[in-house]
Amino acid sequence: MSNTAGHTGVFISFEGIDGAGKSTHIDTLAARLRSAGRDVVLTREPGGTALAERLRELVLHQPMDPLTESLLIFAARRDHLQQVIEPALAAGRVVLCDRFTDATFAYQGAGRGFDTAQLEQLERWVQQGRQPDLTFWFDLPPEVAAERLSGARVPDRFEQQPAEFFRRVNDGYRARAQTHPQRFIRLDASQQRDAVWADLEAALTRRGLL
Ligand SMILES: Nc1ncnc2c1ncn2[C@@H]1O[C@H](COP(=O)(O)OP(=O)(O)O)[C@@H](O)[C@H]1O
Ligand SMILES: Cc1cn([C@H]2C[C@H](O)[C@@H](COP(=O)(O)OP(=O)(O)O)O2)c(=O)[nH]c1=O
Repeated sequence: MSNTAGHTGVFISFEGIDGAGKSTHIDTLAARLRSAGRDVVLTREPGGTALAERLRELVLHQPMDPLTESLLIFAARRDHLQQVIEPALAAGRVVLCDRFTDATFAYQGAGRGFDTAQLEQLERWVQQGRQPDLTFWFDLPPEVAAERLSGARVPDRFEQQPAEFFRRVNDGYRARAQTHPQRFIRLDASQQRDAVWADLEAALTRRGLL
């Protein structure tokens, strides 16, 4: 839907293992889009609403079985979609979301071994066909990410996992990129910041979004 400035809503998600460089580029992109006159909503998952942020705290810090974890993540996602994402898109805004459902397939599916077919059911049920228009996947070897993160912040339940876990997570992202090639853009996140940004910017320019 278009707003009074003639803009159509755009939903962009940012994916990749912890430390891949998502946060670094989301803020830059938000500033860039705003200076181009776009109305930008910055949000994240799990989270993005008061309820979903409470669920995030549980998921990130409380041990639980993979089904409980997946249900809580999708419950948070349902609230986030209803309260924030769908209204913003309907108003013609650009939604920049730090992680979305591809993270569930990568972390709970590939990382924790939860059944992908069940995740697909939850995805259909909760999202009713809604998918990001564009997904930037920051592809980075786990050992480089670990190096970048060392000493940078207190690790949460996922960040404490061994390198092998993040290798599976990254493989999970690769599989998602292969099943959703039309919206996935792989960025070589091992490059210098400026080069990663240049690739991101070029992809958006090609699609007429910058
Ligand atoms: N291209 C890069 N080269 C080197 N360091 C980077 C690069 N991009 C980000 N970093 C640094 O790596 C760390 C993790 O980046 P961050 O954007 O927080 O990752 P994420 O949000 O994906 O977890 C931060 O300290 C950040 O400054
Ligand atoms: C969205 C999502 C995130 N996660 C995990 C990945 C991250 O380790 C964690 C939080 O992500 P993140 O927002 O990257 O946290 P921060 O940058 O503040 O450390 O949640 C899942 O396991 N499943 C999901 O569906």
